Amino acid sequence: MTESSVHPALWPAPSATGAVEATVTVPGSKSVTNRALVLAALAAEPGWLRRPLRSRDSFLMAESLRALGVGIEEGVGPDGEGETWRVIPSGLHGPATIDVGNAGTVMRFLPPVAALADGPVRFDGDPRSYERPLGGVIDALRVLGARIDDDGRGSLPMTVFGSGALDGGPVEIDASSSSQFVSALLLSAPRFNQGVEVRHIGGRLPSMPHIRMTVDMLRAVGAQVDEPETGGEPNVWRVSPSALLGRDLTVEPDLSNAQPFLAAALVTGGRVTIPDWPERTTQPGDALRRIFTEMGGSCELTDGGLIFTGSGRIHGIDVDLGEVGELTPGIAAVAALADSPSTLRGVAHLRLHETDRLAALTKEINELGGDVTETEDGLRIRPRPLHGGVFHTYDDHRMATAGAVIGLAVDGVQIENVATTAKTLPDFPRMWAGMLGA
Ligand SMILES: O=C(O)C1=C[C@@H](OP(=O)(O)O)[C@@H](O)[C@H](O)C1
Ligand SMILES: C=C(OP(=O)(O)O)C(=O)O
Repeated sequence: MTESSVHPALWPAPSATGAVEATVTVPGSKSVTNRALVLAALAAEPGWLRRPLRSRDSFLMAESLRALGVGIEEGVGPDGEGETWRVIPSGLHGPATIDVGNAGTVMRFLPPVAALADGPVRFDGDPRSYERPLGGVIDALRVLGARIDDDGRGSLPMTVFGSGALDGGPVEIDASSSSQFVSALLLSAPRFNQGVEVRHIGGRLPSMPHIRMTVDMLRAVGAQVDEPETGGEPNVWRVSPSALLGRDLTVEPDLSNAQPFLAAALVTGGRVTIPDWPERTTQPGDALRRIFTEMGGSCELTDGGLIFTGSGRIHGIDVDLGEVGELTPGIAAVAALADSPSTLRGVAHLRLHETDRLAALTKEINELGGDVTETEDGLRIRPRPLHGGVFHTYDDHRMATAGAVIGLAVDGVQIENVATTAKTLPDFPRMWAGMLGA
């Protein structure tokens, strides 16, 4: 019996037969789409989202907002071009039930929205969502005036008893386990009676570009935000109460989901073009231009997009990924194929992502013959010749795409549950085959 007949959910990761040459159009950013949905739902007038990400995480966000009474209509844009969502804000109503799946953005960004609804809102999700940190958001909302029943767990499942309004005001929060705590409070704050002043008081705050994205997107819909990077106090963000504008926003491609395709150019010594790569962006995936260049590639930002070219050599890297943690699985995959060791640092909080990513990467790469060790805050990767085998994904989209990158260079890698890429990139297997010219 072959392995794949024992495990019907195994996807044979295609190996590359030569240098990849492809143009890959990447769907919209998860982080931008889900912020835009929340802001549009809280606005004083309807808005449009063009080229939104259509994936499990964004559908969960849209369904949750619909459950609260927000209108979200799928269709073509005002000029008849492309996929567009029209968001029609309304009063936010409970009782409602919200399924967060395993979406950090849904489980963190929506409790403050639910506190503004006029009835109870029950939050539940995948088993893993019970383990992901949420206590900071729950405690902060209580300080700001919300009533929440979490049975003392500090995590899901829970019920937010919305009373139609929230006082807001100053609050201290330890967001060292997830930047999404800060983003969550800021996104809804224009609708709090007193706005909010969020003061981060814990250890290092991860994923700063994602907080910048929150601030930029709030400002783009008319909110007034004071923050550390434009002269404010360190670790303090203030949002004033105000009405939000409905906007016509085109969502940028998801640069973190561009990662496996760029990695393919690096691993095969090929060339991949990603159209519509933004010239300026808050997405952490933009750091790939620097990181993958240091690992052996070169890139050029042109009118046609980002052209990334591999040299045929892959170098190890010593890098702090605290700002761009979601890039870690893809970087680890490339590092396992490099010509020298790598140290990935600053990402202890990845133990609380979709899965414990440090443990998962260590185990799966080592089971293919690799030599990865976990450190206190990251991974040490010593490249070794790898062999085929099953690469488990632990319901983590980025584990699946990381395994596919290794599979390009190693025969016989089989990805268990590649369908988990549906969290942010449902079409991944077809896009991967298309890139390889299959
Ligand atoms: O706000 C966001 O859109 C995100 C913030 C980051 O979360 P953490 O700060 O929890 O790592 C990132 O890893 C996640 O993929 C998306
Ligand atoms: C950490 C991630 O997702 P989430 O939004 O669920 O936190 C991720 O996409 O890498």
